[in-house]
Amino acid sequence: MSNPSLLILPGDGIGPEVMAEVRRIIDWFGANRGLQFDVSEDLVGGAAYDAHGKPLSDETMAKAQEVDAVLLGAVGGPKYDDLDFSLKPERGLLRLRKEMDLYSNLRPAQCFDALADFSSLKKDIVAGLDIMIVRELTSGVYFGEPRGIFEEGNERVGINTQRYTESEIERAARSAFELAMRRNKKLCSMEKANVMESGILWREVVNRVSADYPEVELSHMYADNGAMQLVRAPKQFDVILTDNLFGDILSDCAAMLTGSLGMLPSASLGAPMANGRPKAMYEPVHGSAPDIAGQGKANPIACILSFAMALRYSFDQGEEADRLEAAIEKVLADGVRTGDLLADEGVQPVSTSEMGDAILSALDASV
Ligand SMILES: NC(=O)c1ccc[n+]([C@@H]2O[C@H](COP(=O)([O-])OP(=O)(O)OC[C@H]3O[C@@H](n4cnc5c(N)ncnc54)[C@H](O)[C@@H]3O)[C@@H](O)[C@H]2O)c1
Ligand SMILES: CC(C)[C@H](C(=O)O)[C@@H](O)C(=O)O
Ligand SMILES: [Mg+2]
Repeated sequence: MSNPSLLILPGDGIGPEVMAEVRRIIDWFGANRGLQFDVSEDLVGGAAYDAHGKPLSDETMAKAQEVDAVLLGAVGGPKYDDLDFSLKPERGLLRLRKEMDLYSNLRPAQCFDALADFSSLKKDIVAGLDIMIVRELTSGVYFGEPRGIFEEGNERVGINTQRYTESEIERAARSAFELAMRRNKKLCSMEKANVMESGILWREVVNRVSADYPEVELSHMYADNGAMQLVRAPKQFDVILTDNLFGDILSDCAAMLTGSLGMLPSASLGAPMANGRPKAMYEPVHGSAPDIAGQGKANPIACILSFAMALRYSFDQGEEADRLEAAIEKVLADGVRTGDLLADEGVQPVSTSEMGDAILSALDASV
């Protein structure tokens, strides 16, 4: 049987820096755990624009459709701010999500014990936190038509459309209920049914789907209250289900509960392929961090944890994913910190590759 295939798209800014550490981790699993992958690498975002004049070539898109999983670093940067909208780096990422039909975006927020003190919230509010945000990723206001900037009278109007079909809501809801069944069987759905028709439909469909999951305790919350509750008492949640735009915002909010945006991984999953594996792309939640790019300061943990999610959700290697997560936990417990995880300016942070070194040593010690 051939090895599972991985397409690596490092992207822009700190994307290539954090992905270099992931490649070392992948090699470690090959050398030490017999997990061999056929790895290929390609361009996305500004890097692809520089090479081909577009943020994702058709060839790269076709490759992404064929592999078992895509790992993406990050896209974007000030260099590309003035490009036409259709050529912006972010369009490359959105095309991958849309054309691979990755409708279920899993964004876990876990607070490692060693970082509980570091959160901007009080320790007892975040210690032990373990929540999962399921963000619908291929529809809603990100993709709804009509959209654009139009002339209207003597001024221009910018239009985006929030649009959800019942089946789009249903498939995202099912994936959230399935996850809740494997966790603590609690699901909170967030929308704004008080002001948006799409929110009313969302709530109705989620209620309907819940009949198939009687063991899951379902609640609904307006998304603005959800943002407040995430900061007030985040441990009340287990799985949160929400739409594309609210999910974007709520997951950045959840990131800070864990200490840093540099800690938060994600999995974007679609329907099963012929081999039974879901279509999948794994990426950190953070962006290309232009303010620290090229300085060896980036925290690679979000990207490495995204590979752990790939082990778990694409390759059925839950134990190896646990091993990798435990290695990261050990390194953090030992006090190894990149700059984003340091409140005290007197302490010397480690570089991106030194964090990689520490995680590899912890992996060595685990076998
Ligand atoms: N998935 C993606 O590729 C993605 C996600 C978000 C933003 N972006 C793009 O990235 C660019 C910058 O966006 P932004 O500044 O709003 O968000 P960002 O996530 O790039 O950065 C926000 C802040 O968090 C810090 N940060 C982020 N990741 C870090 C890490 N791994 N280690 C240490 N610090 C980290 C940055 O230094 C910055 O101060 C924009 O072009 C945006 O569109 C891309
Ligand atoms: C870069 C951008 C297109 C993206 C989004 O808005 O979905 C990012 O913020 C994310 O959270 O993955
Ligand atoms: Mg975002």
